[in-house]
Amino acid sequence: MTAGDEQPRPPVGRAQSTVSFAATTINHRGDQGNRGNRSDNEDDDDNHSSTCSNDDVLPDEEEMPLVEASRTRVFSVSADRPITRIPTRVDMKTLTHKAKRPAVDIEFHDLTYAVNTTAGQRTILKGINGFFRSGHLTAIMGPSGAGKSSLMNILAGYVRSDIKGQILTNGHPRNMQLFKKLSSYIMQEDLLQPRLTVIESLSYAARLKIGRELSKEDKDKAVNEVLELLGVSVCRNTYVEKLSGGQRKRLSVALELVNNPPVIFLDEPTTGLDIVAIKQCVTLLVDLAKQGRTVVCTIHQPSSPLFHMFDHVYMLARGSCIYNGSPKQLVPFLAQVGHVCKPTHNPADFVFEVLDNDTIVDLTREIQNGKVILCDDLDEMENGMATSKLCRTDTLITLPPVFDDVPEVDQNEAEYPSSFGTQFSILLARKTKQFCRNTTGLWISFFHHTFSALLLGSIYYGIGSDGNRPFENFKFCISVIVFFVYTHVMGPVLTFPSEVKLLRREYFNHWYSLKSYFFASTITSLPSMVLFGSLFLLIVYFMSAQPIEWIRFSEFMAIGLFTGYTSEGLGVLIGSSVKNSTGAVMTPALLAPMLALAVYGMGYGLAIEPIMESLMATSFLRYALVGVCTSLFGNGRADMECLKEDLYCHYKNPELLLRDLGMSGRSIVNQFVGLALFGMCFRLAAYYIIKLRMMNKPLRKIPLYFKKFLRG
Ligand SMILES: Nc1ncnc2c1ncn2[C@@H]1O[C@H](COP(=O)(O)OP(=O)(O)OP(=O)(O)O)[C@@H](O)[C@H]1O
Repeated sequence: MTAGDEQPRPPVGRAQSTVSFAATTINHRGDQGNRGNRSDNEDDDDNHSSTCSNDDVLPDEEEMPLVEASRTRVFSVSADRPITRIPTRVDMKTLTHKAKRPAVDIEFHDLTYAVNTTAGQRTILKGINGFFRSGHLTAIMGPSGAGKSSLMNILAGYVRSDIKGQILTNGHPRNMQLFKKLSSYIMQEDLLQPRLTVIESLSYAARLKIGRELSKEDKDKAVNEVLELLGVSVCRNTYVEKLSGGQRKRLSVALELVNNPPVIFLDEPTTGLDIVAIKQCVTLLVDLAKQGRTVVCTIHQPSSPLFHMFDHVYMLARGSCIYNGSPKQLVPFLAQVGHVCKPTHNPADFVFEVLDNDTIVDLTREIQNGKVILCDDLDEMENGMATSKLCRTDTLITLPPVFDDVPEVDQNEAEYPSSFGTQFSILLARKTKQFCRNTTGLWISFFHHTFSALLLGSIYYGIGSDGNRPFENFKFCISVIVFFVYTHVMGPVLTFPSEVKLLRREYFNHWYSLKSYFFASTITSLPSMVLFGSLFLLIVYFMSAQPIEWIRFSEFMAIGLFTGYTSEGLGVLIGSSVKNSTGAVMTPALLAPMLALAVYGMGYGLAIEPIMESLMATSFLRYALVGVCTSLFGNGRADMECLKEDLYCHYKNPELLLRDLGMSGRSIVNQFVGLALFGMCFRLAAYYIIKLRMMNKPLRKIPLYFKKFLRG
């Protein structure tokens, strides 16, 4: 059975639930109480959220009952009443203008993840169990290679194949489509739009992620609240590329927080941050969890004070669970299996120091591979003596399904928060703004086109009407094509791989559809391509003294621009498939044979073999070259001038030149159609490759997917 076809757990007996749950309720309150006290005492001045008094932001009237509800209902035995939104604590700055979301508990049973490697099958997670509760900050810890990221990826839905076991949300089998709407995954790398300011980034995120659920005014208010909550309002007008590491991390969290997700996953959020920024980051996560969210992060060996900030610690070693419970219970638990941690020692370090094969087996057995949760006992804690208390996950309360309170909606409508048209227009505006702000890139493009045009114009100056120089004319046509191909293919090859990473974060977090992204990205580059491309073509056309005929000039321009568009499609295809270092090598290697095929038959056009004709048709450069040559020499062009009268002027008749190039009688419309088809195919292929990558499907299996597609 895979995680996709998870079966509901057998119903838990109510009497059993009630008895065991009483302990959990007390414990939960104890946790909250402790955390509340700790925040009050420990938080720094720069801790923007926890230090705020009750008066800072009060929840709106409508929310007051829910605040109460959070104290009594999150773990109440009454599973009948649905939790309709994330409960809000009143002792911290909070979100008042937010989308309504339910609280979500996540549990997993006998979770196994095995992958095929060259050395055979490898089991990365070995039948682990766990329960990550709303209102708690959970840290997944473990030595390198223990399986932390794998577990996080599986729980977030990023990895969905090769999994066995059950993943439940609020006690019910996880519905992936709905879960994606309720969860956000903040990846280790802060992938942000560099040329937007902080406020712009958040506004675009709010418009994409909230949709029509809130009015524009409420979205603006929500954005401002998130800015305040995360302490990034001081840099609201700073460009993202200028932010510090800590600010970037907070912005990454802020972007995912605008639509108030009840579940937040963070992969190593403290990596690369200094000690102050780490403290701020974890404090922020504590605060987010306090508001009722389920916050799960992976972390590498935190300091002792930091370790104790977590509500729940889940430790892995070699794919098995070795600890599952509160930080305070770790030391007594280790002592129970014969490892006594001195009071001066950081328990988070100690546990990994004592890990050997036998210890891993002992700890896994004691914690029953995660079936047991060690909680702090409130009464004992109040006397200053923590003792371990075993709470089994199979006795925990089953909360209502997460979507009980959501009205039935059309599945297509429900797919994304905003419609295709809205997504497209927002993405187009966002891309265009960033594109226009890249002034260095625009100037470079302007100089590149102008300088290349002047150079080409000088080399082929005045050759356009000279019948004595047919091969110069042909070389001119090749130069124009080569210019357009390399100019437009290399940009996406080098930039698209990093764009795909960024897209992965936003697409996975359900901001928009791939289609709207693709349309917007295709259209954004068009204006500059047309503007600079036309400038280039205008200069070379007149400097090389091509015929002053409006139709020829238009066809020449159009073929040049179409070549640019198709080449860009090829660049996008390569950029979406491989890394930019691979693309930089692969692109010229691909273009060289295409160019060879495009010019094949030069001088013996009438004798081109049929097999070669077919091969030449597979090179889009052939269509481009035939198009340019036909626009300049075809369509009944009059005889050219023969300036050197002493030479035999064989190619005075342009039709003869076309004949010897193998291009006689070609329709220019066909060349446009050929180029357009190649352009579309490149882009479609790029779209499907990106889609496979977004779904984490390996590209090496493309032939298999293709076979499946053909079989229908
Ligand atoms: N798709 C895969 N194919 C093969 N091996 C994999 C795959 N995914 C993960 N692994 C292996 O599984 C082990 C656990 O990986 P994972 O990234 O989950 O560990 P981790 O605890 O997050 O490590 P780190 O702290 O170093 O990031 C590693 O040895 C990794 O090489």
